[in-house]
Order: sequence, then structure tokens, then C-alpha cells
Amino acid sequence: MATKIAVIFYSTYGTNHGVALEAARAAEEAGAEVRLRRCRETAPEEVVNGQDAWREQLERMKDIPEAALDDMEWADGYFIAVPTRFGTPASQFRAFVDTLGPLWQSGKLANKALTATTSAQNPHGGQETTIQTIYATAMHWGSIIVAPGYADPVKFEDGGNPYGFSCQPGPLDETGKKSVAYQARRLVEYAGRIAG
Ligand SMILES: Cc1cc2nc3c(=O)[nH]c(=O)nc-3n(C[C@H](O)[C@H](O)[C@H](O)COP(=O)(O)O)c2cc1C
Repeated sequence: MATKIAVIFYSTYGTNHGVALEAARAAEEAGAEVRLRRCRETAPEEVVNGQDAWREQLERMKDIPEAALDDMEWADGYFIAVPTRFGTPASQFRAFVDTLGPLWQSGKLANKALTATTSAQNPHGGQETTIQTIYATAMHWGSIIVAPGYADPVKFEDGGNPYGFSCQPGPLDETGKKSVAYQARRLVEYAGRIAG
């Protein structure tokens, strides 16, 4: 049976959408069954519509299903891609996390593999604290954290964040794609071992 991976992301301007697409592609290539899911937009409509770039990104994602409890229960592993907001994950992701109490209570979030990535405007704008904050939540679930570390040469080319791939806003460059693909393959491998 194929390893099941949920790629859960949120993106205001497109960066993390790009990361999520590359992660989903690489996980599928590695043999996983993949669900690509976006966190629901929680910002007021007038705020989203007040920024063309935000409104257009929401339009680009409209056919991607919103993340739901069933996706979390279904998956063997989670690939999380969310922007940094003041050194922590975007609240749209936190809003989804805050719906997971019943799953956690029934033990259905335990023993899943999890890895996380982020983006921030500045090269040192809080990427590491964002990823570590996601990992702190994952520990409450009993997840097995699959950080990339420096276990592949690409980590010496991509800025070297051992907690998870991180970048500045914009489309992924070739090194970024390689790094995200490596992190996704690693997740598939360890999610499969745990589930197996
Ligand atoms: C409310 C808010 C807070 C932000 N906080 C930070 C921050 O702490 N550090 C930083 O470098 N960038 C910060 N940014 C920039 C975002 O991280 C950036 O827009 C995001 O990584 C782009 O990802 P996306 O294209 O997927 O939306 C912030 C942006 C917003 C709107």
C-alpha cells in the first residue's frame, strides 16, 4: 500500500503554494499517494479584496480543497508549508490546527511523520522559529519529526536551514526545488517506515 502524505499549506502571495506543489510532485514521484490541501482563508473578505496580489492568489488556489480533519486522519505523514508571520506560522494555519482537538483527543494524530517549511521576507526573518513552533505543536500530537538536517548535499546549497527548507518570497529556484523535493522524499521514506 502506498504511503499517504498530506501536503498542508497556506499562501497569501504564492510562495508557499509553489513549495507545496513541488513537495506534492516529489512525494508522488517517490511513490506516495498525495493529498494537496490549503488552509482556509480567515482574513476578512474586504482585506483580501483590498490587495490585488492576495485576491489573485486566492483565485489561483480555488480548486485546491481546504484541509479537513479527515486529511489529517488519513495521512501517514504531513508536509507543512506556511509563511512566517512575526516569527510564527500564519494564523490561517493555526486556525486549522485549532480545529484538531477531537482528533488529538482520540489519538488519531499520534505517530505520524511530519516535516515543515516556511518563507519570510528577510533572510533571517524568523524562519527557524516558525518551523520550530510548528514542531512544538507536532510534539503535542506525538508526531515523529522528520527534519532535513544536513543529510543531503543540497542542504549546503539552499541556505542550510536544518529544521526545514526556508526561502524568501517568490518562485522556487532550481536549488529550492531540489531541497523541497529532498525533504518530501525523506518524509515519504520515514512516514512509510513508521506506518509499515
Ligand atoms: C502580518 C505579516 C507578518 C510578517 N512577519 C514577517 C516576519 O516576521 N519576518 C519576515 O521576514 N517576514 C515577515 N512577513 C513576510 C511574509 O513572511 C511573506 O510575505 C511570506 O513569506 C510570503 O509567503 P507567501 O507568498 O506564501 O504568502 C510578514 C508578512 C505579514 C503580512
